[in-house]
Amino acid sequence: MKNTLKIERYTVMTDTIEQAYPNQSAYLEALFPEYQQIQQMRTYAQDHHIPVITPEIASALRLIAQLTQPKKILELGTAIGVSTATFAEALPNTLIVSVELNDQRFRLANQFLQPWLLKERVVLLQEDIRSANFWTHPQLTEDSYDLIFVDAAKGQYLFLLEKLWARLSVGGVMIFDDVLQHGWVATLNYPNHRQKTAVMRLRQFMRHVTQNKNAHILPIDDGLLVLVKEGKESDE
Ligand SMILES: C[S@@+](CC[C@H](N)C(=O)[O-])C[C@H]1O[C@@H](n2cnc3c(N)ncnc32)[C@H](O)[C@@H]1O
Repeated sequence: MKNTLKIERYTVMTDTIEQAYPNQSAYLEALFPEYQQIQQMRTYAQDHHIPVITPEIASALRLIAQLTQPKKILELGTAIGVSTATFAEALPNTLIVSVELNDQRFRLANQFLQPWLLKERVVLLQEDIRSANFWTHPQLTEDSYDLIFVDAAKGQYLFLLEKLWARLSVGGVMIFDDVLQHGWVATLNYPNHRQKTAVMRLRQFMRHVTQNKNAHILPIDDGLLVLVKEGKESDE
């Protein structure tokens, strides 16, 4: 018999203990359900082919966020706001500044993230992170961040690291998503020549961070790289 319990904002399904699931992900999604608003955003993203973090990456981000308790987060690559909402739900007192270039995605993020925008917990900026304007934006030049999540412009990761390291507070973490790009960064089996530049840049980036930073890899999905800024380091 199916029974539903309300625990805080989560809905927990108490199915029989013998229930089988088609795979491990389905079992884990039932056991650790995401907030309803985030599930709706995921469904929209899936239906409209918008790339967003997987539930597995979301789980890792929640863990890092709750362990490090950042007061301010900078996110590059909002899309429609799945990762932004993931951080916002994990950290009820944190300010999140998130940047997106695409007009339509920026507008959708504004709609989906309304509950957090109204509480002034989330600030959305429509900017091109490759343009000089972005780097003189008051939100960036006046602030430092305790957690920076980079999920845009994969070919620019080394450039973004160099630009943003000084904006990361000591003890803070900088996280890069998709650093292994479907395994192509390891195998070089990218399907066509178009991906070669991005893959080779990611290789340079991975070599740089493993030699120069306190770097950790979580080989989940396409690879989540976590850099911890130590006290003795100078800003790049
Ligand atoms: C993988 S998606 C982000 C997904 C989002 N973090 C999530 O998991 O919900 C990458 C996003 O970065 C944005 N993007 C790519 N290049 C950009 C740039 N130069 N400036 C700002 N945003 C950019 C894309 O439009 C896209 O929506």
